[in-house]
Amino acid sequence: MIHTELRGVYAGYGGEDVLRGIDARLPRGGVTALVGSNGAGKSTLLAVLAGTLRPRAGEVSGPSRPRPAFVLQRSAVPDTLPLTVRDTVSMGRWAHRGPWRPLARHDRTVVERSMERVGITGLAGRQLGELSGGQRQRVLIAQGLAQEADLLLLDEPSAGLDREAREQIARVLASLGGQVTVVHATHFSDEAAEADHRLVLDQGRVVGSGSPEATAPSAGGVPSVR
Ligand SMILES: Nc1ncnc2c1ncn2[C@@H]1O[C@H](COP(=O)(O)OP(=O)(O)OP(=O)(O)O)[C@@H](O)[C@H]1O
Repeated sequence: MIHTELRGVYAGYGGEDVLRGIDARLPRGGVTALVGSNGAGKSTLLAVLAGTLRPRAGEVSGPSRPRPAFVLQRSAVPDTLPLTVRDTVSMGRWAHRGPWRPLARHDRTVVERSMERVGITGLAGRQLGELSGGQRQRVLIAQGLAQEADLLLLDEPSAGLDREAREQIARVLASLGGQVTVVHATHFSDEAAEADHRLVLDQGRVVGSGSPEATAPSAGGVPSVR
């Protein structure tokens, strides 16, 4: 089953195309890794999927309801923000409830479930600034899950993390498959290998698509990933 299909998508900034004729299908309930060298267009494609960048041409079919959840990068969240883990995840409910409004019982259940799914329940009362980078990134993934979108988008969630934290993030993403459709941009081949599906971009075009094995660099000429 396909969640979203892109056909002949062109998009960019200030009249310059970055994406140049993207054809792609994202499997529903699967984890898709977007790979490709710097500037290949991964973040731009995520912006198109998020609906924040309108394609100049082409079609994106099957947009999710409610709107997709775009997971923040942990570097976007200042260390000094006086928020607990639970507060941060609760902010994911704002899309439904409005900012700073009291949460209803259902919202609180969703928040607790989202924390459980990424293994941070034990950290719920901790301040965000006290956490390791990997823990903080998992909090932000839980915030995305709390939005209850059926499409979760992540731009390099493991950037700057050590191998162990990266493996943990990869395991969390893999565990979400089946429940939510996940698309994440990554530069790490181990993270991409954990995905169900890989989309390889080069200069705004898809140059490989399929299972991680079929699109691995050794399987035939696609750009290598770090
Ligand atoms: N907001 C913007 N305004 C103008 N140009 C942009 C903007 N965002 C990205 N670009 C340009 O679009 C091209 C593709 O960038 P994009 O960030 O999509 O690539 P990427 O594959 O995510 O790269 P990286 O791996 O370095 O994050 C680059 O040439 C970049 O300079």
